[in-house]
Amino acid sequence: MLTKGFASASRNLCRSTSLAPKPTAPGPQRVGSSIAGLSHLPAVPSAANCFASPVSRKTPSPSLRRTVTMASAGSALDWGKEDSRRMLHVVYRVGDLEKTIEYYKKHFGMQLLRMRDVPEGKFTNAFLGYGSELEHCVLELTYNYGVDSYPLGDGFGHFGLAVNDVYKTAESIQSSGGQVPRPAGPVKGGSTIIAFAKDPTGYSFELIQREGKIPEPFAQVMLRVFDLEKSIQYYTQALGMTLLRKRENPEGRYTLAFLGYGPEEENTVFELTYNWDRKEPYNKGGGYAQMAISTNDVYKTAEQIRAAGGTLTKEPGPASPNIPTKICATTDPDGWKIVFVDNEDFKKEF
Ligand SMILES: C[C@@H](O)C(=O)SC[C@H](NC(=O)CC[C@H](N)C(=O)O)C(=O)NCC(=O)O
Ligand SMILES: [Zn+2]
Repeated sequence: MLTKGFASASRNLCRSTSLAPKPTAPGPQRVGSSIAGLSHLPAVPSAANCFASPVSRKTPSPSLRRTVTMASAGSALDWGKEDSRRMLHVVYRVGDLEKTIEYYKKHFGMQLLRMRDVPEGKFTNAFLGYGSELEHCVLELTYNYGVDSYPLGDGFGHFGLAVNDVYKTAESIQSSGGQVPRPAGPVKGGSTIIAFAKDPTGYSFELIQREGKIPEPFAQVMLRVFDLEKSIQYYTQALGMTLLRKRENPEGRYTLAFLGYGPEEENTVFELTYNWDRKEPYNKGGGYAQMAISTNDVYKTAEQIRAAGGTLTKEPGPASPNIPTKICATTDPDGWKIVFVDNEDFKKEF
């Protein structure tokens, strides 16, 4: 059951400036170590009215479709380019499910899409986002009975939400009781307008300014990685993603790599962050769990992961004896989990 809690289309309330991707300069690399206008303004403005409405997603740009049709059948490594892949949902654990649901509806303009209680597993899931799960990547919150907090570690970065006016959104969140520890303004060393909000469990939500229509407000999942080149290799070769852009920030001494299955403006993407001076692997904490990605064939997807030298943490097949949905699962070089879900089986959940 959809709850209203969602504003109508936002309108472009201010100009956005986006980071011009910097040319790939040779920043220090690890060597040998393995490496959202409102069609109407509310009687009472709220942050929820700063987020784009669920707009029908644009079909993949012709160039992307052409690339997909031109991909050869080829080896196992080419399967990802022929497959029908998109980010389905990101899974993470929260300490107070009701409080978090209300927070996301009020401050982030999300809709509660569905809930699932699993008493035998002693947990409840809630799915929130900006439109149907058949068109949008959504957030799958997990509440484990009796667990009210989680160590978030230093490896998880943030969830990114695209909005037309970061200043207005941040102000609305703050004035209605939300937390905005990093106020709106240009990113340090860049020009994109951002802000950071915090949710009740402590997860960071980056507000990212974008101009015009926002077909996918859930813009990114930022994870920190220890060896960027090794991660890029894995996300492209084993997971079949496209490296959309890289950005060096010499002032902050970090490099970002954006990877996904379609243009950033229309798809949720991974933002992998490489801190040049990091000396040890990150602590992944106990909050963030995994990203689920669609596939037409978990067996061929598993083969691609193997062919790229990746590891399978769950062999392809039914999720469990009493859950027929076919999945396979893997971890990236830092141990971040990814699960692939059969497209047809996924649609049967609705
Ligand atoms: C492009 C946008 O989506 C970003 O997330 S860039 C934000 C920027 N990132 C970093 O500084 C990454 C390196 C950092 N050491 C880390 O590990 O998080 C950021 O957070 N800037 C802070 C600011 O106040 O501008
Ligand atoms: Zn980000």
